[in-house]
Amino acid sequence: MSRQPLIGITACNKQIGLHPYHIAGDKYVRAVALAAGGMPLIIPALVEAFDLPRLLEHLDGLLLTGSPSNVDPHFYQGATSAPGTAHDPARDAITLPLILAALEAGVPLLGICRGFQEINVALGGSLHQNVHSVAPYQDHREPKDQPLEVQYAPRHVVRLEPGGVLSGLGLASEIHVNSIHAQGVDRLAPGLRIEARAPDGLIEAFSVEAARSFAVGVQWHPEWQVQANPDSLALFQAFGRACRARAQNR
Ligand SMILES: N[C@@H](CCC(=O)NCCCC(=O)O)C(=O)O
Repeated sequence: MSRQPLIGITACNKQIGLHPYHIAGDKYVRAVALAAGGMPLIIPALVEAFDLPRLLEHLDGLLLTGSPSNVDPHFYQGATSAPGTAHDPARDAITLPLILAALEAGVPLLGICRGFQEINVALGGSLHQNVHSVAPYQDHREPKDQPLEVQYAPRHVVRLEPGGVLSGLGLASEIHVNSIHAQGVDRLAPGLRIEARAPDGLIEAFSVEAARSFAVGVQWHPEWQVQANPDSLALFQAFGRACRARAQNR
């Protein structure tokens, strides 16, 4: 009988009231369990608690979640953030080296939104800190004053690049995606292959060219109501297959 893959999910370090917490959004945990078929394991943003290669020996996959916080621009030699920008130094301290260690160990990887941006930064790329103020890009932010159903409604299409990992999943050449981000890829890191772009040209998905397993990042949120969206489900199922293959081979 095949072993259920153990899939690590990155956490944010967030202050709630007087106390800091390690938290991961419910939609990511559910998507790992229900769409990828994995056993979700939230990884605290506490790098000093882990020997990362040893942690990865126990994992069959790694999901890098989205977050309202931004990667600190000093990791990509960007300008200091505007005052009031949300950062999460504890999360940066674990996710950036964890991505490199996961690729080194051949652990399947799926990065979503902040997680997608983290893969680009970890591999040497840079980010636009406010996509909406950079021509020719549109505003990719969600309408924050609206209910979640409206915030996460499909907002634009992305065009898949032929011959890539995503188009290999049998998706249409254009798919509709939601859009919940202010930042975006500026300089694409070496070794990343563009998988999809928005109509304004912004890079919306990539894969890691030399990866030994599934290693994909998407700027949109396929975890949102994943079971109701065939494209999102196909992406999580492909990630789950790669995680199951690692679980069986270990
Ligand atoms: N802060 C970054 C990344 C945006 C992002 O990941 N949004 C998701 C927020 C909700 C969630 O936790 O899923 C940016 O603005 O580009």
